[in-house]
Amino acid sequence: MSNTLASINIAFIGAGSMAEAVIRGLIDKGGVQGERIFVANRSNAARLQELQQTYGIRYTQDEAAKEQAIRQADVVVIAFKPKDAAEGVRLLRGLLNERQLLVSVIAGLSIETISGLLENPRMPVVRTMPNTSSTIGLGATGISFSAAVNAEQRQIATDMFRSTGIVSIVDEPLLDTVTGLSGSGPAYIYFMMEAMIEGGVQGGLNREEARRLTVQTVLGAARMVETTGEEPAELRRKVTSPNGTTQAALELMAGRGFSETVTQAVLRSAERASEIGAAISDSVTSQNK
Ligand SMILES: NC(=O)C1=CN([C@@H]2O[C@H](COP(=O)(O)OP(=O)(O)OC[C@H]3O[C@@H](n4cnc5c(N)ncnc54)[C@H](O)[C@@H]3O)[C@@H](O)[C@H]2O)C=CC1
Ligand SMILES: O=C(O)[C@@H]1CCC=N1
Repeated sequence: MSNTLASINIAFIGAGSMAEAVIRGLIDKGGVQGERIFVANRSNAARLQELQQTYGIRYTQDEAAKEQAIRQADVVVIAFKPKDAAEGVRLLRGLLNERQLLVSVIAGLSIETISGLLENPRMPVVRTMPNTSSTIGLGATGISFSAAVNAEQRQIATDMFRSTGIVSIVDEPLLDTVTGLSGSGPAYIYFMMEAMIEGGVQGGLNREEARRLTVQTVLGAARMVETTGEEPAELRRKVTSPNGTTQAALELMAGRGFSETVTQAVLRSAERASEIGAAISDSVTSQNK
């Protein structure tokens, strides 16, 4: 395997929203040429054509040429849904070799299950949990490596996801927690934004104005935490005048279990990742019997 992100060939299997988010980061920020990226999808040729037109990636409708492209890739990224994972990884069994790197973005799917499906414990596997903000280079990705991943491959995988945002290298069991926090996290913020916009509308603002104010408020709040380095709790206190408007709002939120709900949501998502992983593993075990 060559040693820089810009000089390797990457194959994506599964051409959904997560694959596109990473591809866009690689091209816009990682210096990867579109022609070094091959994309395969189970169906929907129109989707592959759209990705080719937007990013200049390669694809083919020919099964033998597809297999050849996967065999020749330095890095193969699996980006299909957990329900398709067992079948999808099994199909790669005869195509991968140990000089390649397999990168998974699939929630819950463990390195052990992947190695088992490939029937090759020596296959270098990187399990990751990115998020959709990778699309604009503001992703947050958790990464862990199988024992077979060498130093150069670690660097390549880290560089791949650094080109889409920040990277946090964690022990594999913690990837479920990363899933609960930053993998699913954008949805929590969007949920909050939906509710804030609704509050603005119910208070008399038109929806467009409520949306504009909400977006800037969320952007500004995140940037304040990032640029001042202050704790969110401290910044919250600075907004909250004694017996003022914010205090009234926060008391209502606290009374309805806001903090506890959000904390439990993170943990529930993590637990769900673990359940999804266990279901894939169980289905593989029962099929092998
Ligand atoms: N959407 C998100 O926010 C995040 C998703 N993920 C993970 O990314 C993975 C993909 O999610 P999305 O992109 O949202 O899914 P998606 O449903 O948009 O895309 C998956 C694509 O894979 C294709 N596919 C399925 N089996 C295949 C096979 N054997 N060979 C080739 N193509 C195959 C499907 O036809 C589909 O086009 C999931 O496993 C999810 O856990 C991870 C982090 C965040
Ligand atoms: O909802 C899901 O299962 C995926 C994984 C993290 C974000 N979306």
